[in-house]
Amino acid sequence: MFTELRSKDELPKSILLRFFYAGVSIDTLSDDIRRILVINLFAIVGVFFTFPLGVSSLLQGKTLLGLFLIFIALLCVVNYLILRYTHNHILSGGLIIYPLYILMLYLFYSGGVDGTGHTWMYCVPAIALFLNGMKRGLIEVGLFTLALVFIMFFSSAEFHAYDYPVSLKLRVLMSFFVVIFLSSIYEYSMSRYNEDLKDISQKLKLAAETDALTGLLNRRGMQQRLEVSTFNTIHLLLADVDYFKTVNDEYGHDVGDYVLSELSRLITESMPENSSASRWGGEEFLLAMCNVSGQEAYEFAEVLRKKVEAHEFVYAEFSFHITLSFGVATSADDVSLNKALKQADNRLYSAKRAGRNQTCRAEIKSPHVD
Ligand SMILES: Nc1nc2c(ncn2[C@@H]2O[C@H](COP(=O)(O)OP(=O)(O)OP(=O)(O)O)[C@@H](O)[C@H]2O)c(=O)[nH]1
Repeated sequence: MFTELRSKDELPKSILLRFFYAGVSIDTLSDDIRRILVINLFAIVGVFFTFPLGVSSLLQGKTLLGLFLIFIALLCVVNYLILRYTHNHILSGGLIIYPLYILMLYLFYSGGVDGTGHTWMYCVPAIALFLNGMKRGLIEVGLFTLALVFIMFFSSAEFHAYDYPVSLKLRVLMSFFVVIFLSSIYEYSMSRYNEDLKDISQKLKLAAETDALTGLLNRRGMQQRLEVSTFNTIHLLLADVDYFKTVNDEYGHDVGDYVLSELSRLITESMPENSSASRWGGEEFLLAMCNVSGQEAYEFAEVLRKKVEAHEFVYAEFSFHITLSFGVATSADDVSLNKALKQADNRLYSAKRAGRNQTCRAEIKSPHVD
């Protein structure tokens, strides 16, 4: 899912970044990477806070609290290593938040060092909402608050040894609600912002890969699809409208545009599964077919060619027919995509030279048609 930082980035700044981002490449920042950074920073801060506090608690004779804090410090270190080697921020988030709930409740219950335990719990809402999202985060923080209310008003916890007045307990609770509220607003706006960002980036990606006139993949979209294809054998059918210039010249550019859109519709409705169609250039279409034999790909080109030949194009007062020429080639283990594209182009040229409105699938030196 993520790529490691490259070795040429081994400068002091990059080493620091590698440390903070747990080794994840930050060439493109995503929500996952943001989470890794925050969890990692939390783990680092966690070690620096909980370890000294743990030692101090042990020295003050608060053995259970001290051991617990040191355990949390160790957990933060382990968490960093897990994040560093697996980049699994969901697991790491769980390792942070659940021990944190327990630690905070224990600090509250026991009063912590000199009754200061409750001062630490304000970090809980922000972390819970960040790690678990609004819905689950609010449910967990709600349960956490209920536990606080129970400890404060309905238990005989050590907390009561410090004799806090009811007004203080109520203010602790109210200020905790304020932190929950502010954290919720922040988390809500951040997640909305991230959703909008994802949405925009998907739309941009789609626009970058789609031809605006026909709605088919454009050249770049088709190239990307071909590059990531898992099929070993891909048949390439390169089609070009015959004498398209005369359509523009005789009927106008708008009619030319209509022909390209109508052609795309005819192509799209004919395409079988595991195939893609694209507008490769002006009046050129590249179709890619997988999971079929070379003969079947050739026959498909012929069916489509005859379908277009028989189709009546009607626009305003104009009514006319057009034809397509095809060059067909196959990319396989021993023929690269580029080579197959070149062959398809040469064969299309052969089909044109041989008189147009035909499909050429053989490498020829002199005009030859199937
Ligand atoms: N209307 C319209 N015309 C386009 C578009 N893209 C390219 N063309 C036109 O397509 C025509 C292609 O002409 P040529 O390359 O001479 O090819 P042709 O007339 O089809 O002739 P052959 O391919 O040799 O059969 C040019 O007139 C371009 O202006 C487009 O998006 N819309």
